[in-house]
Amino acid sequence: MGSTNGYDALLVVSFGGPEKPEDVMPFLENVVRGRGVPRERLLEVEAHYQGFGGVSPINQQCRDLIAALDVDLPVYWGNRNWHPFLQDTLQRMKDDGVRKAAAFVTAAYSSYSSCRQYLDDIAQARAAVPGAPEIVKLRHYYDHPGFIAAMADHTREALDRLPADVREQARLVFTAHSIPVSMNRTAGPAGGAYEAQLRRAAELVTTQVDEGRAWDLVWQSRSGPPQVPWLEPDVCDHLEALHAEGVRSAVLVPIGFVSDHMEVAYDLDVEAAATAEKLGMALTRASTAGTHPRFVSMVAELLAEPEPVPCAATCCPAPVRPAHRPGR
Ligand SMILES: CC1=C(CCC(=O)O)c2cc3nc(cc4[nH]c(cc5[nH]c(cc1n2)c(C)c5CCC(=O)O)c(CCC(=O)O)c4C)C(CCC(=O)O)=C3C
Ligand SMILES: [Fe+2]
Repeated sequence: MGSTNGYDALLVVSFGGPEKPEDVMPFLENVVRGRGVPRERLLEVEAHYQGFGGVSPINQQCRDLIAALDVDLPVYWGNRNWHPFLQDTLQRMKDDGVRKAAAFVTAAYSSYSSCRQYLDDIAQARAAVPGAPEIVKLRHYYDHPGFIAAMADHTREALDRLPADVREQARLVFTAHSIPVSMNRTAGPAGGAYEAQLRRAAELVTTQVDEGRAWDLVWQSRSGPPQVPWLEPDVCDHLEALHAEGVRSAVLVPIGFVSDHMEVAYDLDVEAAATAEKLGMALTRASTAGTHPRFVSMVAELLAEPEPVPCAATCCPAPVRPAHRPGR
């Protein structure tokens, strides 16, 4: 074993998702523990998962990505919220004699939810496994040419699926998971990095697809208590607003995600598609990076880069949660 930088394994770190109906509630409870997500929201999301047979697509998408990788290192996989859990994977890595691994996280942007929380989860899992390998998180890749090329290809394909008579005027509507406004304010070393990085990625993709075409960045999958402000507008409200302005066609580009997991399959392909249908708008949805060959080769390129400088401890801090109110 061994490679540039002394990595002796690659660890793919992901969100995790249920794979049978009985997994759904325990998975959701892992995701929202201590986060103040209202019970009604949780039950709503449970219904989305049960509507798909209790199976999130995300785990299979991780397996597919891992199968597609062409790297000279053993590849391991550990999740934040469901099996295979990070802690179990780190134990296995330790037992296999791994000393230092690079971590590829399936989230491209800076924010507590998309970066720091994964770092914290890795640290927690390592603390529970004495002698666990050192883990070096690979850098953010939202503007990496491999990620951008994959998204540009998929955006072109989605444009081509629109009826020819509305293709020319179609708006590119980039979407990402909404986060609390306060979480965006503290994202990255100088704040605002989540939104700024998404805007940069959307701009790079648009330039490759069709420089000068109109595009927007909007948000999806809002969670959390209703009194907490999250990034807006929501994608469905935005489709309504575009329609009111006379826009009759759009391509949804889920630039905020790296695979077509549940937020994409439900919030875009079911909810946003129904909104477009009701409005009489032509709408297609670009695939996420998934196993696009340029995205897959990007992972090997990141592994070969000099070891990244770790994020400062003050970067993307954990949000201050409302105090727990007994009886709720
Ligand atoms: C920024 C971001 C990403 C992108 C970066 C990344 O990819 O990591 C992301 C991805 C994902 N989010 C996912 C699922 C969920 N997220 C939830 C809740 C939340 N997400 C948040 C943020 C993000 N989430 C936040 C601030 C919350 C509120 C609770 C909290 O403060 O933590 C909930 C609770 C129920 C609800 O939606 O209310 C679920 C079930 C899945 C798996 C999908 C599948 O199963 O296929 C994936 C990939
Ligand atoms: Fe989420």
